[in-house]
Amino acid sequence: MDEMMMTKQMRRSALQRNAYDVETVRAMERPLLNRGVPLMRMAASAAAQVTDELLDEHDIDVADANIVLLAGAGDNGGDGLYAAAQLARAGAQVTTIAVGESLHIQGLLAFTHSGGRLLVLNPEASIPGVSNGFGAGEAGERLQAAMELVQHADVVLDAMTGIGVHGPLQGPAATMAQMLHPAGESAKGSHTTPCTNGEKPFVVAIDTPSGIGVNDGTLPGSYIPADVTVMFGAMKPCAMLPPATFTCGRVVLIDFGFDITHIVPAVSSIDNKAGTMLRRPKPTDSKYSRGVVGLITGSVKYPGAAVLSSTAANHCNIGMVRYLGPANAADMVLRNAPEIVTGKGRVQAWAVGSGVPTADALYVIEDHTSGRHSTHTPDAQREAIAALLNHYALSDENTGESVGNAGIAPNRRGSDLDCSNGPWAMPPICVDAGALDLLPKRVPQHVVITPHAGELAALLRLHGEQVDTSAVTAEPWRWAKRAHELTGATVLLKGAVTIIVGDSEMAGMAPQENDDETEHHIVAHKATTTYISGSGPAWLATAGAGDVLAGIMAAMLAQQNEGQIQQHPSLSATTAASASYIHGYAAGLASQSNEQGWEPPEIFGAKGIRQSGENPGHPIVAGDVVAALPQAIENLLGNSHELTR
Ligand SMILES: NC(=O)C1=CN([C@@H]2O[C@H](COP(=O)(O)OP(=O)(O)OC[C@H]3O[C@@H](n4cnc5c(N)ncnc54)[C@H](O)[C@@H]3O)[C@@H](O)[C@H]2O)[C@@H](O)CC1
Ligand SMILES: [K+]
Repeated sequence: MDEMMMTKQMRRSALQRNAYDVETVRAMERPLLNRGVPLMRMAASAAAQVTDELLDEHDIDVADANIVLLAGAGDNGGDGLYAAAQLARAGAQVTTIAVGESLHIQGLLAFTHSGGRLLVLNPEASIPGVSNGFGAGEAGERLQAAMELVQHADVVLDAMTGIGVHGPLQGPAATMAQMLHPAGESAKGSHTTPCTNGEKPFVVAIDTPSGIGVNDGTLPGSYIPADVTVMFGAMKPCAMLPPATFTCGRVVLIDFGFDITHIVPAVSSIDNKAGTMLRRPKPTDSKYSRGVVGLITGSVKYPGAAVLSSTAANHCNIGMVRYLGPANAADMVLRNAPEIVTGKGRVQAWAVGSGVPTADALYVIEDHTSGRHSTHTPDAQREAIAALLNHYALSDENTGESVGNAGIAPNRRGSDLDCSNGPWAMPPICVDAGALDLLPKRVPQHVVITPHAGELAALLRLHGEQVDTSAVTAEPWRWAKRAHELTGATVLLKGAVTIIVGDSEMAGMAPQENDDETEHHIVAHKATTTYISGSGPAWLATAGAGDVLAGIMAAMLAQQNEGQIQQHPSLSATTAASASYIHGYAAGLASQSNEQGWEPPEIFGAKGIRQSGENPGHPIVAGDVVAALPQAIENLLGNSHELTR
């Protein structure tokens, strides 16, 4: 491959993997705009082309198409007006519904010159060339007319708000969003089978679906889920983070040529980088040097979790698994995998807690079975886990002065970190399910916690946050970051799109004395790193899948070079994200499905990279994911650039 090709491919891959916050996107746009690059025209032309292709795919000739543009007052509306003008010139019937108080002037001129029609909804609007000012009665009639137009449209172009949105949609924009997408309809899937028979038009979002939290991936109010989002310049966090990512539909990214070198993304996907975290065995390796995993998982009540976590670790490219647990679970483990060793010994990574009841659950079990009031009986698994986790507890002293409330780990670049003993010398550990309430108050980043939303909410409550499961589901990134900040642990919040928050390479780089405030802020701001992983199909939502993930996690942690994870601030997050990716990827193989919780965007104009969810596949159980691990590892090791399934 020549160097130019390589660069092009690497750039595409970077654009498909990284999202940048709004402030960064605006900063990347600036030099291009200063040079007079016509970004808006480029954006609009691409959006029109994508719309044309969408119509074509559904056998609708653009000349026969009914198109409605919902246009806001900002530049997002400007993009929409130019795109609508292009579609009108191609023969489509296009009506612009203006939802704001004004419209982008040049865009409006282009649109009216191309023969498009205009309907203004806002009585306060002041738009040149249109009679302004009307009463409440007429406003109602206009809204009714807008509704009818939308209902009979083949395509709605949503250009009400883009990266300039603030808070929940207000006014006519909110009303239009509610009409198109009444509250309560689930975002994902509501447009998977779009129809043009008058019930529901296709929605093409311009830059972002209007109403979503562009920087944080939340859904603060009404919004319009899109079939296709034509995103400009670079992905924004909303294209990757749940729940907003589910509203974007297919994302087509227009590469404006932003200089993305040295720009720190807000969110990244691990994708094909996961393969690089797998350790290829060497001829000189022994079972010990390939990594040994220790597991304190499963319980008398849930012995199956012991089997799933241990077989998963066992199949995930390491030298040996040690299992510690009750006799009935250990028997089952050995029956399933005779090579697993029961009993203590040196390990390179741990997984604890999967299939271990929490303190609350123990209480309930005891109450239920005895029929009397009783306090919970101490459980041997929990005691063993608590004893192990105590070794990871950071005292104020080894947390370091620099930690403060910012959650920044101590400086590990200098000599001030002694890795020869204490929590920093402990092997990396995955803390799952029933072990989460045993987590010490503050731990190093090589402790990886793997809660689902409910478990994360419970953990946060132990740290004094008033938060429930639905709050975590509504703002998963915020709460994953908060849990990392409070505990110091690398946080993997499970979901169709899993969020991983850990230290970044810049964590602990205390600003020098001569640093100004801005630099100080940048260092603090970039102290964490966020990955998402959504490689799995929905079939993966099945009992025991979490136990399998814990086993894979421990195996991935165990096969990194010993001591590296403690030394390199961002390695825990990268390893954790890789484990999640492999978990989902194996589930895709097992179910023969190429559907994924999150897919990288298509790059506009790049051939042959269009993703598709054409193989829905079949149901699986957790053991099927374990069975698919060797094949997944072969594929990922062999081909860490272009993945195929
Ligand atoms: N900066 C540039 O040169 C480029 C910008 N582009 C487009 O410009 C967009 C950004 O434009 P703007 O900065 O003008 O911002 P937007 O057009 O995204 O949003 C601002 C408009 O939305 C309204 N608004 C904001 N919050 C609202 C709410 N909660 N409810 C109802 N209305 C609300 C504001 O009143 C304003 O009219 C991008 O998303 C992209 O589409 C592209 O044309 C590419 C180039
Ligand atoms: K939009």
